[in-house]
Amino acid sequence: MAQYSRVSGTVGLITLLNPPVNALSAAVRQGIVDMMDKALSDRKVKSVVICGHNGKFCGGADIREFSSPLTGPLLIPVIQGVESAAKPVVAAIEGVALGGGLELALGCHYRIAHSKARLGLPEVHLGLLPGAGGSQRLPRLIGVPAALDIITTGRHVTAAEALKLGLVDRVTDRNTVDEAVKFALSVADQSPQSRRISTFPCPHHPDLDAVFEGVMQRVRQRARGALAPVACVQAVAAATLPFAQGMERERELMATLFTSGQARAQQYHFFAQRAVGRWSMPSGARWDKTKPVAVHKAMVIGLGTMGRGISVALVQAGVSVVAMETNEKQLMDAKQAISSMLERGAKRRGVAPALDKIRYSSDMQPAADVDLVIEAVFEDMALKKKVFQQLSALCKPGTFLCSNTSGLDVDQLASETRTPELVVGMHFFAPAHVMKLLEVVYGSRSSPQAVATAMELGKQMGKVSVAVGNCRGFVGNRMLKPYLEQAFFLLEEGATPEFVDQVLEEFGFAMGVFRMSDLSGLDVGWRVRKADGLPDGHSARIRQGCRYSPLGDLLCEQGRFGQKTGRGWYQYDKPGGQVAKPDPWLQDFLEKFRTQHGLVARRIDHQEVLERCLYALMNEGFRILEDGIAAGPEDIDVIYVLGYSWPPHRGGPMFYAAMVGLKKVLERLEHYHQEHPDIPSLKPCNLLRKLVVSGSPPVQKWREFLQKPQSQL
Ligand SMILES: CCCCCCCC/C=C\C=C\CC(=O)SCCNC(=O)CCNC(=O)[C@H](O)C(C)(C)COP(=O)(O)OP(=O)(O)OC[C@H]1O[C@@H](n2cnc3c(N)ncnc32)[C@H](O)[C@@H]1OP(=O)(O)O
Repeated sequence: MAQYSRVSGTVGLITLLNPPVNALSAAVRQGIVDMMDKALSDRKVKSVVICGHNGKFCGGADIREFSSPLTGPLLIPVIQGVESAAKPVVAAIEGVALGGGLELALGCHYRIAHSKARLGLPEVHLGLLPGAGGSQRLPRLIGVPAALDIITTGRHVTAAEALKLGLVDRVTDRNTVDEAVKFALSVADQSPQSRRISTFPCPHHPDLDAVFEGVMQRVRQRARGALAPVACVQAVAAATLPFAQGMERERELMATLFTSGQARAQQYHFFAQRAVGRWSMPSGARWDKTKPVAVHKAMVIGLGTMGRGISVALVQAGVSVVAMETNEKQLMDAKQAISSMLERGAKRRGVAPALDKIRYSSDMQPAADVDLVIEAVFEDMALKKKVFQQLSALCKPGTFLCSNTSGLDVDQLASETRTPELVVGMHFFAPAHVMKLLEVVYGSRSSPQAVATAMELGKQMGKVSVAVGNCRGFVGNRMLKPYLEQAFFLLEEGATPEFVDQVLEEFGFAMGVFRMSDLSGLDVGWRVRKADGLPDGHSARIRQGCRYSPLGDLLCEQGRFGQKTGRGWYQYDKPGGQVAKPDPWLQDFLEKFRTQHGLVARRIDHQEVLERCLYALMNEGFRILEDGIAAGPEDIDVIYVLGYSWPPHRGGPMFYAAMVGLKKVLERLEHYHQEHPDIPSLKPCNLLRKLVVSGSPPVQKWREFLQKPQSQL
């Protein structure tokens, strides 16, 4: 709804009221219509201010309403009503003006923003475009190039940038509503005619065609098959037409997106990111019943790539850091790298680099005086155990001990300490100061407070933290195993790395499985497999009764570790080179391998690659839910979209399974398992069967079919 009052004698003040972000629900839209009528018909009122309740202008259309038939007045005529008002209307923008919220502000005749406000049109992240005139008014106000940037990236613009762009008329550090009221008084006698953006011509640009062409090319490259970014460019292109025609084009494009599966997937992802914050543990412990401990001082142990990124993320979150590394050369390099990352980050955010928040150490002693430690040494259990033993002896009581392991047993690490309840995994993703995902891994003895503290610290670092149980590979890497395995089997059966990657990249992954393996280094997994007892030089295709592909091991034995050695599944022009080229050596190697094992290469099609790789991965996701390692499908989906480049417009693997149809997924898994009975990851899991028998409920209902956590409190 919206509230109305008359202030300073002649200003009608309309306050949008729909906590927490004053989203434009049907009631709010109706409220705006009614309160505008009131203000316009009150003869004492000479000008109007629109603001939002509780320091937030407006977070946009109410996304929850998109899944049911729209009711109430539509936003487009509501905004037209504001713009065509005969009295000047001023938007007082505090907090956020996003999506429909900014479109409403663009319908006002003046915009005053608080210096801390953020503005943007993030619809592209919801699979939409700014469909309430935003794609037509923004370019008219700030020009096509700047509008294209804001609309296609969906990024938030600071008040300072908004002022520079001409998006707002004034920025204030004072009470924004008071300033807007004063401003409204000052323009009360002026006609709003010349301030109606819909009447502006689109600003002249010497070579608009080239601008659109360039942006379209970039957008298509980045979109990975998403429709919305392309439609955003098309809508802005229509801003060069008369306003009414442009609005018609915006409406047509929006209608296509609005009902698309992609929009549903991206809106699901929006709410899933928020749902994972409401974590629970099998013990019954929950986010709303557990208070995190504030972390002021932390230590990072091991300054390789991960340790450096984690240190930067902590400092940027305002935490004082002791960064520790025993290798002198590595320590020197890390100091330089961390300083320059902090400087670059500060420049981007327009603040001073917090170099004084970090100090370096070559020994563990400072661990005695910190609130939390994150161990980021080499992925080796014996080494990590030693670190945890030392920490346990050194740290003051209550210090949380975290490991950045990407899949080792957190319980084993905890058992090396006197305080296993304070031990959790904090699995960051590289580069750790950039990637948004954090897996917080609770062991069997981790206390709810340790989980809450790690989750909160993740949030403070700007991450989306997902609490997961302790098992080999946790959620993300556990699901990766059957996916990689299928890719290897497909090569054995006749596919090429280029073809498998092409199919997966067309699906929307940023990189196919082989390019990704080359980038992360083939030796990483090889070392883990060897630690698990992989005999050197052994190329058997059956291990413990199950099919096994030794292809990755054989490549590593040849010193082909991927990009860093210039050879892997592809060849590169030099070690560290980035351009992957098909390698005739590999073709030859695969042919010899097949001959040696009596395999006849067959033609493998697009569908088989996609189904075997993805359905095996999804099947593991169902197992993870069944095992209680993830609390719900949203947790898995958020992990995959934010950590493993699963395309957001496909929602995540569990959402995608529901979109494909669980019955179909089950049938195809059954088919492939029949063809390959020695591949257990293709055997459909019980939860999938149970869901199909129950009529394939939508993903949001799956939690009802999961075993309830047993309370141990
Ligand atoms: C057939 C063709 C018909 C076509 C007709 C269509 C006509 C449509 C016309 C116009 C359409 C306009 C499109 C839009 O405006 S889409 C919305 C654009 N806005 C956004 O994308 C902003 C989304 N929100 C955020 O980015 C953040 O929430 C933010 C506002 C920055 C606040 O962040 P923070 O303080 O961190 O808080 P949370 O993110 O945790 O949010 C708090 C709770 O509020 C819920 N929320 C937020 N925004 C919305 C929203 N726009 N609608 C509904 N709910 C929203 C959020 O989910 C949190 O609640 P919960 O934890 O319960 O999930």
